[in-house]
Amino acid sequence: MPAANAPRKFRIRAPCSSANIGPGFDVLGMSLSLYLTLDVSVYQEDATQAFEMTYSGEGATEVPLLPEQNLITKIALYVLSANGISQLPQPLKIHVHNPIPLGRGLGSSGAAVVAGVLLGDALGNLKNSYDRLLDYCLMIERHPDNVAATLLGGFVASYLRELDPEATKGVPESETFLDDVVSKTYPQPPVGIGHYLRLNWSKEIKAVAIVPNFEVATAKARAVLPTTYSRQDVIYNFQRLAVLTTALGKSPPDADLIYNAVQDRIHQPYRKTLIPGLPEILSSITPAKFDGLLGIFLSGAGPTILALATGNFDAIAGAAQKVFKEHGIESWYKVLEVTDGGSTVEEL
Ligand SMILES: Nc1ncnc2c1ncn2[C@@H]1O[C@H](COP(=O)(O)OP(=O)(O)O)[C@@H](O)[C@H]1O
Ligand SMILES: N[C@@H](CCOP(=O)(O)O)C(=O)O
Repeated sequence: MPAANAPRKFRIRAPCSSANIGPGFDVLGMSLSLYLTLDVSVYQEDATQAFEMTYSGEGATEVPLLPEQNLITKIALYVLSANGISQLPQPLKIHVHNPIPLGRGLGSSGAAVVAGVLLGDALGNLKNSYDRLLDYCLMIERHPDNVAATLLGGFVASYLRELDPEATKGVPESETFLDDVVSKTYPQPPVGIGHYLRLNWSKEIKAVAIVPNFEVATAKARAVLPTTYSRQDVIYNFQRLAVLTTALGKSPPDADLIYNAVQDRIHQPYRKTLIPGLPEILSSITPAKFDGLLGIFLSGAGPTILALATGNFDAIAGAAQKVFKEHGIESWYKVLEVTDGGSTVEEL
């Protein structure tokens, strides 16, 4: 039994994600086995500092650690404010460990958003359902693919409900939503914004993430996309997307079906301007040349490349790294699993 004055301690884990999976722009996402972790201690009394945040891993030199500046605590403050609580409980200590590289297309911001929403929920003892937590996440990151996969876990398809303009009156744009969070009072988010379905994932399929040493901010990679598309291109993606949602759950996986189903005309062709080597990587690494390869595409908004494969991981990753190197870009790679579960809060 913990002593009467023992701090409440809990741990939040949020997996990274890869969104789009080829043709599923803003629709598909999967959670991958690299976890943002928050170790949280809420003290009853006698802590030397009212608030202390420490941070290790990716972003350690750049991420701000003040509660009104840090993305995770800003989001927790938003969730608390929407529930009538104006500040973080004090004294409070948070250690963040982040192995997810920032701005690389592996959903570091989605993981931070989910972790922040779970932090606010846990600190306020709000006990929201996961469906309701998703509503909070979607007020901040308004494409559902990353946050749905990170929160719920697995291979997830999602869409946003068209919102009644009345229900969103006075709700700021996502970019400005968290500005001045400490001095604002937020309304509760509309109920049921995000809708999702967890799809089957064939366990023998692994995800090889090849991560180049440069960042592409998601906002910048969205800004290069056109505002309208031809009927031909939309149909091209719909056809592949429909097949892909089931093809990735079939065992044994059909390489020819999957390779063709991950082709895309909605986002990758436009993002090649931001990612040197992308066209060569996508066209030269094929199942005909690499046994075990099922599909290869941009992870999220890039610049990470994701290869789905049942084996031959080092050779596949090496071929992509070689192309990056020819463009003067160093890279690293990691073989990841699609996780069964999503984000968790564990009382310690
Ligand atoms: N653990 C974190 N703590 C604080 N901020 C974070 C964290 N992870 C990501 N971010 C913020 O999100 C930005 C990256 O988001 P984004 O451009 O969407 O790329 P990604 O593909 O990694 O999600 C970072 O530059 C940083 O501002
Ligand atoms: N559908 C979004 C996904 C962005 O993912 P991220 O991991 O790059 O933040 C997009 O393609 O813009």
